[in-house]
Amino acid sequence: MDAIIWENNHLRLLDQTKLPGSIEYIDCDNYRIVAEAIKRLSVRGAPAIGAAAAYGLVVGAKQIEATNRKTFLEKLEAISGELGATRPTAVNLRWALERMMMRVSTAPEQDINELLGMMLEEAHSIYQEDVQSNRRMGEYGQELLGVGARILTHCNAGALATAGYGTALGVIRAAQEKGKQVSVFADETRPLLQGARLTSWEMVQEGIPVTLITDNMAGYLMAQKKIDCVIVGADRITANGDVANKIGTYGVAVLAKYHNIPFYVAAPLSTIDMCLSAGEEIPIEERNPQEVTHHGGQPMAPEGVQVWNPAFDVTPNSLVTAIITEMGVVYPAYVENLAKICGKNTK
Ligand SMILES: CSC[C@@H](O)[C@@H](O)C(=O)COP(=O)(O)O
Repeated sequence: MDAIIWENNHLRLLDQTKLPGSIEYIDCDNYRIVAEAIKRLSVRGAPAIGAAAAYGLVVGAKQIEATNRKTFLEKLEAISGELGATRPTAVNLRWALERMMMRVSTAPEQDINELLGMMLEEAHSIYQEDVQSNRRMGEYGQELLGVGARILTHCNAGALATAGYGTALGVIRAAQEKGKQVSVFADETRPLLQGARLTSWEMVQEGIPVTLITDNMAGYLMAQKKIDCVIVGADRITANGDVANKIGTYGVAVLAKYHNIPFYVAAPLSTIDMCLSAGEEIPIEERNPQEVTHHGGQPMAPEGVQVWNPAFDVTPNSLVTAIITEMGVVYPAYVENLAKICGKNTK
């Protein structure tokens, strides 16, 4: 199931808030619809947000009324700013928008139609390269998994969270394609249930054995020796290997360390932010309290209760066994080893 579709010069985004109940696409003929879809998590997952924003910028560019290149670029910069402000933690959003703006602003062409064509080409490249990166991550990552491996994952780092195939779930898919007969435990991932709604849905579709658990069951599951490794995705990885990912990931990493279970992070280079040296510098998105107090429109907590709802947490590098990228598997020491694969000035 494609989360992002560009066809007939038109952008459609799968509304992931409706899954698994129904499959509905959002028609995006205005960049503000794309911005809203990112904000409300209709499209979500770091690489998918990046690719959707790249196409969103193309949609916005088509809306611009400008007769010269200078005005066009000024208006485009403002649209990029709006799209970029939708979610603060996943660095792929900024990465994709900066790449799009760089391509168009450094091109010598004066004709706006030519610039539009160039932008669409770049958005397609971002999309296609992400699928290829996920495939390569899958190849490298599956080597870490033995036959019959039982894998715990958190949130959704699958095809839905990317341009296709997935990061953490891509590794699992690749192992399955090699005939390794792996199985998955999916944390439900409160409050928005990406694990229950999306990961278990993707695995069921794929025919990969999956068992859904609530988040508070992971420790007992590990104590029962039913998990061989943990694999999660990432929203941003800093130069020292600290990992921001869906809230609850840090707790899973601590549990894995205690139980001597490898904790792997699968993420493309577009998720690695070499501008930040450590996890405490990552902006962590705080979301609407209603996501915690309500479910399916029904209250689950007393009215007026105080709520804290950070969407992500940071797992320190000391808990990360390895980071699986499209360039290979990176082990500690992360400062040196990430710099080697990213170069100092990736972003
Ligand atoms: C390949 S996606 C990795 C992460 O982006 C994923 O686990 C996650 O945290 C997504 O959060 P979300 O808030 O659903 O966008």
